[in-house]
Amino acid sequence: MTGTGRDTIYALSSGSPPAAVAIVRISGPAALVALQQLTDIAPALPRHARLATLRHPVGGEALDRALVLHFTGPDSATGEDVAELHLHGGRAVIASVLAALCSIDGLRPAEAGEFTRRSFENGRVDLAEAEGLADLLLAETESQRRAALALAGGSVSHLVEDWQRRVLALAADVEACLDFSDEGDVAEGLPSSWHEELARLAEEMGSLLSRPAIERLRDGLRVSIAGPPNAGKSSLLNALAGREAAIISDIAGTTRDLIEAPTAIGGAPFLLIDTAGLRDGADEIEAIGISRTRLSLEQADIILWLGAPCDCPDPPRSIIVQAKADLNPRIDARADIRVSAVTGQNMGKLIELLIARAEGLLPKEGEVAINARHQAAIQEARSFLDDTKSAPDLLIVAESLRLCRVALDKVTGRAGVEDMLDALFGRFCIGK
Ligand SMILES: Nc1nc2c(ncn2[C@@H]2O[C@H](COP(=O)(O)OP(=O)(O)OP(=O)(O)O)[C@@H](O)[C@H]2O)c(=O)[nH]1
Ligand SMILES: [K+]
Ligand SMILES: [Mg+2]
Repeated sequence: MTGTGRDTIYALSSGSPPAAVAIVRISGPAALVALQQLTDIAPALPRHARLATLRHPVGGEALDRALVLHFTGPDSATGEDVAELHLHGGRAVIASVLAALCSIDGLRPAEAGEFTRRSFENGRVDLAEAEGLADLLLAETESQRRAALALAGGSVSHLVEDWQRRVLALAADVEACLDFSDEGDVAEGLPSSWHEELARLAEEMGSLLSRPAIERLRDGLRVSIAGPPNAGKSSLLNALAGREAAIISDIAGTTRDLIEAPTAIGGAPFLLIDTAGLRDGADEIEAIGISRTRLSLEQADIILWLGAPCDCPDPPRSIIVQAKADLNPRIDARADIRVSAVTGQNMGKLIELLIARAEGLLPKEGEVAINARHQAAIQEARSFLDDTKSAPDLLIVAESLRLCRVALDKVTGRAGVEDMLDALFGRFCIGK
């Protein structure tokens, strides 16, 4: 048992009832006592599931027949003693068991993310891994799930720990030099291999920083569908999104606001954006819509351009689409693709083009992907490495390397992250 002297918390950790099974988790110093008070069977080995009748600890009334198991700290998810009750997943069953737990001394309902917060505080997961868990719970596409699982499994943490070790080794060399030199002169003492290793580290950090951030997987790639009025933009959005997200009509100027449809295509996340048709002489409201279209074009990762190829606002970012192919037999050689939202002609090819573009803009499968918070910390760490180059003496070099490690510590949560802990753990639901 871990005698942390803190509250024991409990919560429904599975999804909303009714369901076949509901899992209630209890974590803290009183978890095993609570389990003992609820069940009528002798304590068993940790990690061994048993069937038990759960009874109210005061009235003795039978509440459910449940599978129960426990884990002893620190070898548990939270690092504390943990008990799990696998109940029948009906609302009344869950409510009666939660009420019974509430009647036990030292137990209270958990707050959002509190189980994971305890894992972090007890060193079971570091901050980057906890962020990965948060992402995993919210993952909606295959690519999000993969990136979150890698982060939760320590992909970023391991990389950063490797850098930490190497920066520490460089610092040790500097310390050794300082011990042997009176002057602290940078020019003497440090071998070229030291400088090479420093350059290699800076380069490794730089190449990770140049890759797309994990948020792109969460927010989706922004695809603006633009062109003149009545080009068939809203029809194309609906065909790609697979639902009637935007109003379609034969009246030019139907769409005025931006219409966003988050859509997973080929396991990759896209934010499809329908826009007001671009034209001169629009009325006041449509003109506002058109200015929103222009803003959306600036922010787009990919533009599906349904206008004349020569009017395309940014060809490198664009896929030039000749729409309404069923009506228009004339093939424009400057278009990347001819499609019909009505007959479905070439829609599969358009999807392939989108997926191909996405590959260059999203973290790749198996690639270590970092989030914006990691980017900021690694950026800072690298700038301290750069500082060593212009450092006037070895004491400053040693200090820059120390600051570099402090910056890297932020990734795994060993330093300077107090302000973001509440924000992170608040992203979890109750029971996680
Ligand atoms: N035959 C055919 N008609 C289409 C196709 N795509 C769109 N249309 C028709 O073209 C008209 C305009 O389509 P919308 O999708 O509203 O065009 P839009 O570009 O969104 O128009 P605004 O929002 O007004 O700028 C509608 O009557 C659609 O039914 C297509 O692929 N084939
Ligand atoms: K229209
Ligand atoms: Mg429209």
